[in-house]
Amino acid sequence: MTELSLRDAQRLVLAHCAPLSSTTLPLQYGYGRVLAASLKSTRPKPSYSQSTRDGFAVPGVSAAELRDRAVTFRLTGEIAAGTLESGALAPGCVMRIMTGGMVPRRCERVVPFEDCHEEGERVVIPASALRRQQTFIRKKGSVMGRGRVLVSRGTRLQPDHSLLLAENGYHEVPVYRRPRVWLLCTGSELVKPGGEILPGQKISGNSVLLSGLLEADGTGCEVADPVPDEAGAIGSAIRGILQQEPDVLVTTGGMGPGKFDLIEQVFQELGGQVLYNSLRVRPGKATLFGLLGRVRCFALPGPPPAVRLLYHELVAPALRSLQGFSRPLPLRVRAWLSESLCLRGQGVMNMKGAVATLQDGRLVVRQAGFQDRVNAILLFSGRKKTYRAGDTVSLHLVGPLA
Ligand SMILES: Nc1nc2c(c(=O)[nH]1)N[C@H]1C(S)=C(S)[C@@H](COP(=O)(O)OP(=O)(O)OC[C@H]3O[C@@H](n4cnc5c(N)ncnc54)[C@H](O)[C@@H]3O)O[C@H]1N2
Ligand code: MOO
Repeated sequence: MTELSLRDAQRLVLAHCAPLSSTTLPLQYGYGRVLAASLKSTRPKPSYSQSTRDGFAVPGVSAAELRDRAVTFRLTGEIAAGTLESGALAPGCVMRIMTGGMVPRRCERVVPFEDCHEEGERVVIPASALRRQQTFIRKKGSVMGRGRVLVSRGTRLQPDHSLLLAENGYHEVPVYRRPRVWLLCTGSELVKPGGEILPGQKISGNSVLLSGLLEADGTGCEVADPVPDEAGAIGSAIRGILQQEPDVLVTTGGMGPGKFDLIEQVFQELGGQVLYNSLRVRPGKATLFGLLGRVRCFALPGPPPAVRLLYHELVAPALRSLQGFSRPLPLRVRAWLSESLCLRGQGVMNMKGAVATLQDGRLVVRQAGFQDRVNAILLFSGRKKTYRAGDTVSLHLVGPLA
């Protein structure tokens, strides 16, 4: 099997991650979920002609009346927001109206309070206010007509979408099912977080790194206990997980060329179909993607830096695609390097965890140190070995800006 480029690996993964089935949720639980059907407007917006100011609803005025400096009207009623029927304006009469109130029939404009002079039942309005272009009326259907797409399929629902949908009478939304993800860390040296470690042992940091990333991405996961580098133990752990009917299985460790690196062997023994088993990227070359029945399996290598990069570049896009996102790959942008850096590998794509920030309105990036929160991945595919502060570079944004 040949080493795939990152791009080809992403294509292959996405080709095997069509959206899962859909379900219906109450609108208030839809936040963050991906819409499984485009939803259309069911009524004009606004649904009635409404006032955009607190003021007076005024009928048409003749050209003769407008020759005077001001026109005097009789106040005949009051329209609050929520008043359902207010009748029509009689000639020479106005009604008090609140912002959002339904304008009465024969109303041609609303004049804001501050422009009018009120004396008991009389309202005096300057002719200049009656000649204004601006009518302070938002006409029925002027924002949007009926039958227009409000939110399209593949959109991740945000509160603004929910507002729009609620205004159109939706109280339920069709959304894609979220994938069920299982995590299995392999390695005889591993101890669960919190456990005591002896020389030669390591805390299984990958489990908390990945479960945290999955939680942040809204998927969550089930974490199996770490298993030693023994084919029997790995096989039975995977069989146990398959009984839980996951959509995705992510393993870490055991992907190298060493004597104790058994994942690919076990995967084959379980009848798995390998789709790639090596990538032209550093770090992260030692990784596998395949299918165990209908379960998509990502076997990531052991070192946490490689795990993090492969998660963002391959696993997270797969999960977004399974949830129906129309654009599952990370956002690619260019930024200024704030510190120089050197690359080692040649002829492969070099990836580096990085921290992107906004400085004076510019996107600036530097390689992450071990204490940093990685929110970007620098991608280098050319021959150049040294990059200096001030060079522009390409990156994937994978988290909120620092
Ligand atoms: N002779 C060669 N040796 C290695 C090669 C090679 O081409 N020739 N490739 C290297 C590359 S690249 C990688 S990546 C690793 C592959 O490693 P494995 O996937 O087999 O992972 P392990 O050997 O089990 O562990 C590597 C490293 O990561 C630590 N680790 C493992 N699991 C966890 C965990 N859950 N949490 C935290 N840390 C973990 C492990 O203790 C090791 O330090 O092989 C290279 N070798
Ligand atoms: O596969 Mo390794 O992760 O290149 O570092």
